[in-house]
Amino acid sequence: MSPAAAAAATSFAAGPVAASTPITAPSRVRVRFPPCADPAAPRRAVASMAVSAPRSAASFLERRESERALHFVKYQGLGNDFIMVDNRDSPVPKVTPEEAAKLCDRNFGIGADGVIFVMPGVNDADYTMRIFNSDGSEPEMCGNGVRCFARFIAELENLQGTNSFTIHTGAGLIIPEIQNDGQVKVDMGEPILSGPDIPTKLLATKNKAVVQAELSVEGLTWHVTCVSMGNPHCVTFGAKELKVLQVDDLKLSEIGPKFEHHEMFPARTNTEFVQVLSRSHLKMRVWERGAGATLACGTGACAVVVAAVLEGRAERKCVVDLPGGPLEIEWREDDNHVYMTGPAEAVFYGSVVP
Ligand SMILES: N[C@@H](CCC[C@H](N)C(=O)O)C(=O)O
Repeated sequence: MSPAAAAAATSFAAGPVAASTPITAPSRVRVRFPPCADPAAPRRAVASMAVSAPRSAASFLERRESERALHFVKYQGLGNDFIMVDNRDSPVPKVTPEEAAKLCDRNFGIGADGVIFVMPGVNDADYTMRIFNSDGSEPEMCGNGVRCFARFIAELENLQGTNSFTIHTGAGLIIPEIQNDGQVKVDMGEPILSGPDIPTKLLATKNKAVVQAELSVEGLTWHVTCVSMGNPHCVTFGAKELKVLQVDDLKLSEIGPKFEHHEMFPARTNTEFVQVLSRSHLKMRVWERGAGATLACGTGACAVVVAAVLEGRAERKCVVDLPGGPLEIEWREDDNHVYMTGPAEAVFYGSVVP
């Protein structure tokens, strides 16, 4: 450890994770900095619940002190954060939806937007991804989660450089590719535009798609375009009564649930509120089904670009600014697939008895 890192390393009484009764019963958490080639680069702390910190997340996961302990690695993609579980030895998730909701609690648990399981592949896919939202519900897909999933596999399998995997999800086959710079580019497949398949009860307005349909929420008539990226999204660029939608001014926690539970969305919905900065630059905030306001939503950013193209507001290739940072999204004309590129990284690892 460098002198600067050593000076920055601190020990403090264990926080929320320890409060969830870790089996190794550490009384302290050590915050340490991983080795870094460039000493001038900003350094990110790695908190380990183990008293003597292992050298890597993979070696930590190999330590099976107890049958009951759940070993996890916390990842984030633009601040959309997940508890990643190595579930490669079983097709049954190691925690129940109820346990997942407890683990995701930011005061009484580890704190996360969801729990993601790396499982054995089916239908010739390399792996299967399952995810529980922070309320315990199970969505079909997660864009930021799949980038974290790819980086977690690389860590588990000790892979370096560029790598690509096929991942079976509730939204079909998803193919992430880790690039040389560490970013992950994901083939997110084709958007689904037919109302009943999204699902929404809103009627089609353009061919079979629900584009700029009117939806009444909180006394305003919103114009919404509905897109499924395997999971349902309702995208709005504004309401009839609003001159311009300023996404920073929205009271998301008040209006978000009204969209999520609207009768027009039988499976509930994720909702994206969008401002067009230019034809290739969009800004959005999201209210996620089962997770509330998050700092980023990968499937949401994909849905936003598809909706913007359908509404004639943007080009097929855009940068989408989310509260947690930007994503590059392209809806290709030749194969009709949506491609998403962005970061994902491990932030800390630990163990807990769920
Ligand atoms: N944050 C995710 C989406 C996670 C699932 C979503 N909450 C749902 O229920 O559909 C993403 O990055 O796509």
